[in-house]
Amino acid sequence: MSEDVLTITNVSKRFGNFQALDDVSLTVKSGDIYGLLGENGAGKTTLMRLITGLSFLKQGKIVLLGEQSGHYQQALRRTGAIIENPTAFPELTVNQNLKLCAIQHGISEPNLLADVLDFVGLTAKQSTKASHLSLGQRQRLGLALATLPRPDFLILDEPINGLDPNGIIEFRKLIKQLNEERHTTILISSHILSELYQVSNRFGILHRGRLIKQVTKSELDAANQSGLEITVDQVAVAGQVLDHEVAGDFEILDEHHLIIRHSSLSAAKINQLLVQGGVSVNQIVQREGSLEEYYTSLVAREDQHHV
Ligand SMILES: Nc1ncnc2c1ncn2[C@@H]1O[C@H](COP(=O)(O)OP(=O)(O)OP(=O)(O)O)[C@@H](O)[C@H]1O
Repeated sequence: MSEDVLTITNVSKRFGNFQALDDVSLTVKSGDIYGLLGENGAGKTTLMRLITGLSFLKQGKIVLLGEQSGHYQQALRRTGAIIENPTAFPELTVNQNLKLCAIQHGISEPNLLADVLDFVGLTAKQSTKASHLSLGQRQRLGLALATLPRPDFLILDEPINGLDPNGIIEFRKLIKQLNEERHTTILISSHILSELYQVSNRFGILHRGRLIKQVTKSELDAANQSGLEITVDQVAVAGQVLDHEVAGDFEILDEHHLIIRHSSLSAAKINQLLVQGGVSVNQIVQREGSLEEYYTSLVAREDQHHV
């Protein structure tokens, strides 16, 4: 079950002088709901367009369901995608859109259409034109069209955008159901970590075109605790001082940052011990441990590296 569904290796993409993706590598494994997180303009859609061949890959390598991009044979047939806007024909009804999709994919079982309508909760709207659906209903129709051919892999670009709170809860349920009951592997993007957290088991964080972190949900849970985040010049030396002096847990985050999760010592005392140990302390910040705080601190650290 841990076969790789998607492997992206050293992918970069430029639009003129603008570097939209910079050396991105990530792996989606069979059974994952992989959450791709990034603020507006981070490069999520660009990456999804490259994966599905909507945009031409010049730098790097993408392997989708065992086939290399540029040479897809079965891979796209086994992949459903909603990128940017769900692709229904506005003047056709829900049912007509599904029938057309069934014809395009050579699906002949009529039950499947009724099943998928029921699954996305659009049975009552089957005779409504797509252009007369609400935003949330259009998202559901998009999901119905993407899942009708029973794809092994589903790519959803910001599917939760514009949904009301109930719509979000129901959409999440559908995504989990697809994953758990139909064993569909899913790549889903959002700019809100707390939304992805509810559904995803693994996360990739894109920031300004770079993948700055890949974490599993349990790693995220472990990292997402409150603590004192300390910025230093020499993290290894700081680690030795803390090992020696502090009764508590700390974790080295990267070459300049570490976080102390539990300690009986005050920030001032820790600062003093580090300075006495020859470490230059640039900043000590109390982190509160929310998902957004985790994301903000990760992005802030990345921005400090690339000033
Ligand atoms: N065809 C294009 N020509 C020029 N620049 C582009 C093109 N497509 C995307 N970009 C730029 O690449 C960057 C990444 O865009 P992308 O749509 O991938 O971001 P995103 O992470 O999906 O953002 P959002 O959450 O706003 O949808 C943006 O700065 C965007 O302006």
